[in-house]
Amino acid sequence: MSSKNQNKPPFHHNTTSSSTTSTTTPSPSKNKCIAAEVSEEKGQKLGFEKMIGTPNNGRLRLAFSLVNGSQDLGPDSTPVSHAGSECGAIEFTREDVEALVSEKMKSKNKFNYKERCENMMEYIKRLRLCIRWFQELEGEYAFEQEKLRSALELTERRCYEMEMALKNKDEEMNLIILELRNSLASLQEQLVKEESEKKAAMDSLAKEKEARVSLERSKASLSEELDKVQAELDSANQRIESINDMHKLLQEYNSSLQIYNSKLQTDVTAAHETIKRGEKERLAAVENLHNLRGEHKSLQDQLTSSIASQDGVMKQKEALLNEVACLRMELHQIKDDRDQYQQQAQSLAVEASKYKELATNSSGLEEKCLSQGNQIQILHDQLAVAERKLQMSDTFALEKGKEFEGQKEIIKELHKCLEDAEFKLIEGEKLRKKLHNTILELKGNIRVFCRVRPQLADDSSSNHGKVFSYPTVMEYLDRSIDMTHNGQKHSFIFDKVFMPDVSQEEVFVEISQLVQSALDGYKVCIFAYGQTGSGKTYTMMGKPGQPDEKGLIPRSLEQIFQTTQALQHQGWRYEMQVSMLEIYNETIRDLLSTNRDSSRFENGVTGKQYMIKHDANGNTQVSDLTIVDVQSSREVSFLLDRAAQSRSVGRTQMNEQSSRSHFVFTMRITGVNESTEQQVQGVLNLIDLAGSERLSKSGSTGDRLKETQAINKSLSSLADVIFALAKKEDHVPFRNSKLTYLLQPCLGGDSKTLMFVNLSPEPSSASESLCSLRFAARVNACEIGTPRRQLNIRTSNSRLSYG
Ligand SMILES: Nc1ncnc2c1ncn2[C@@H]1O[C@H](COP(=O)(O)OP(=O)(O)OP(=O)(O)O)[C@@H](O)[C@H]1O
Repeated sequence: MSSKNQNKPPFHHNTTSSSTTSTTTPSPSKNKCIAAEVSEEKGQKLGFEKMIGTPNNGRLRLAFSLVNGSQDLGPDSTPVSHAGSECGAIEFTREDVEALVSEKMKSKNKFNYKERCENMMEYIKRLRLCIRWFQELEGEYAFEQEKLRSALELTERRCYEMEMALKNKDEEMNLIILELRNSLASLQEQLVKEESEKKAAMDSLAKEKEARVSLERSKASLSEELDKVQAELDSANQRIESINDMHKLLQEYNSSLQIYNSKLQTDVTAAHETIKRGEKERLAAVENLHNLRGEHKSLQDQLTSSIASQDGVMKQKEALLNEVACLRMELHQIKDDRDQYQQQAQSLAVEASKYKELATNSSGLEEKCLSQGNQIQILHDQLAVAERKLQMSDTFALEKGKEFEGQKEIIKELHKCLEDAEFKLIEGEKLRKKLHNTILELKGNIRVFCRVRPQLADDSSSNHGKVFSYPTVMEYLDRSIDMTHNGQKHSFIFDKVFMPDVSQEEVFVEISQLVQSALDGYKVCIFAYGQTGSGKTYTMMGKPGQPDEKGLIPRSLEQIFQTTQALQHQGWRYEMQVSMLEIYNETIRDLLSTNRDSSRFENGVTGKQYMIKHDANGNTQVSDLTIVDVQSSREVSFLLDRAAQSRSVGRTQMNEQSSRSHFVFTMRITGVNESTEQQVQGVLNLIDLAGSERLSKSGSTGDRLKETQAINKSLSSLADVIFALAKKEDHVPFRNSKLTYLLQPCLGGDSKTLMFVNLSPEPSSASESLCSLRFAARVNACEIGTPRRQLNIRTSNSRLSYG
């Protein structure tokens, strides 16, 4: 088997090989490709070459991934230049492409297979050229779109930043304006208050001034009066002095009069004495009376006149006394007047000092008014500055607004460009899909990827030496694997060989197009085959708790949900349903059943039967199986976790956590395009098979032995089915196991199927690895039918089917 394969390059590889194609004996199905390569080698100038120019065969191999376009669609891919490309300066018009796609094979002689084959090869070659051209074009579009998208993002970011800055500025300005307005309002209030205060102060000042003037006037009049009074006082004082003088004089006169009066009194007394003496004398004189009578009479006269003069003096004295009393009264009054005037003068002086104080106070008020005026002036200045600032910010905002409008226009233009590019991309994508599917239809086989896991820390180190090597011949680079066992070298070629250091992401890139096909309405089946511990579960599910190492299933789901989101703007609406089951000891178990224990019981005794049914449309259904509608990859991840917990695992000599069952994840995708009324129905089956192992190696006993036997039986049934298909036998034993019966539409029908053959690098596993490689090589050589897209079909039964 291996030697046969070594000599026979697989019919599905798309590269040109002058050395191998000329010496090989191609199988009927592979003949087509090889013949085309040979004809290209020989440089036959065909009509098509004339049309498109001679292709550049600089690249000797073209991996499956390149055919399905995955590696050119990476986000970091650079634009494809026509100058250095494999298509040279060839341009295809839509008509060319459509003509190419709808071209019918013409042959003079129907039974001239050689000619038909050559025609076919030539046609394939043209298709390849066309695809390459489309891939390049697509790369350009993708690059252009990326560029536009990043420019748009940049501009949007800038705009957003500018908008934010403007908004911030605006807010700042608004805050400043608000503050200024508040301060203006408070200032205005203060101003009004100050002005009213100033007015009141002015009024009071004016009043005070008036009062001062009137006071000054009254003061002046009072001063005049005072002067007058003073003058009067002076004159009164003078008069008082003169009166006092007169009073003194009068007093002196009075005292002199009193002296005179006393003198007169003494005189009277002396006269009386004299009278007495005269009497005596009269007696004496009676004798001398006569004599004396005369004398007496004269004395009497003299006395009467003295009395009369005394009366006059007395009267004069009384008059003088009256006059003194009058003068005294007058003096008293003058004194009162003077006191009054003095009091008046004092009060006037007090008032004057008060006025003086008021005058000094009014100057303080004036100073206050002046300072307030200054403050008002400062506030006015501040207000003017704030208004100027406001004006400036308004003009700045206006400018920014204009700039913003400009940016908006640019964004609009960019949007238009992006729309154009997207339209072109969609058109290109449609054509790409068509061409890709045409190629796959032409190939019509099951593809095989081989993956070798790295050496693990706990791998047995007893058997040293390298089991696998990877030839570096350009033609088979990344596609061939050599295995040395018992000193013998075995070579295998697959669609892709992943070396141990290849990451999960790199593996996914290679299958992403296949996953995409499920969204396009194809049935897709990817399964992992290999011995226990070779990395099947790692490849399909990844390492739990290590997001970087997540496997194909979670990555496929993420891609599906991302793509459905992206396709929404093209009018596509998708609905997804998932189911997860395991086939354990030839019984189906529902991994999403909420009542798993009872389901096990029912399954074993009475309850759910999980019958597999295929309908006329090639759809498979499992009765009683839990089907969950899902809308996000997170939901599916949750379900996957649930299923992983329910899955039957056990410890074997080969693997700590060995899967003891086949795990089948199924997602049914129904898409409806609201604008085109198109409907697609795709199915994605992702299967982690139980490990193939020899009973002797597994060291199984009891239940584990039963498990191992069941696993081996179903895997050998799978091999039987594939070999029967490869030999195109009439009877294919699909019904020999639950696994093959479930996968019947994928293996023998119209689905796109990919098998991963996982290998362990340990020398101790070499014979198991050789078995796996041989099985994979037979699968690779097997033709299982033509993939068919389920388009425009509306089924009333919406239950999930397996393909
Ligand atoms: N490519 C890889 N890189 C790193 N570790 C890997 C790789 N492949 C497998 N492993 C590790 O090898 C061990 C066995 O892998 P895994 O359980 O996936 O094997 P399996 O084929 O599913 O086994 P079984 O059939 O018994 O379930 C795991 O610990 C896994 O993490």
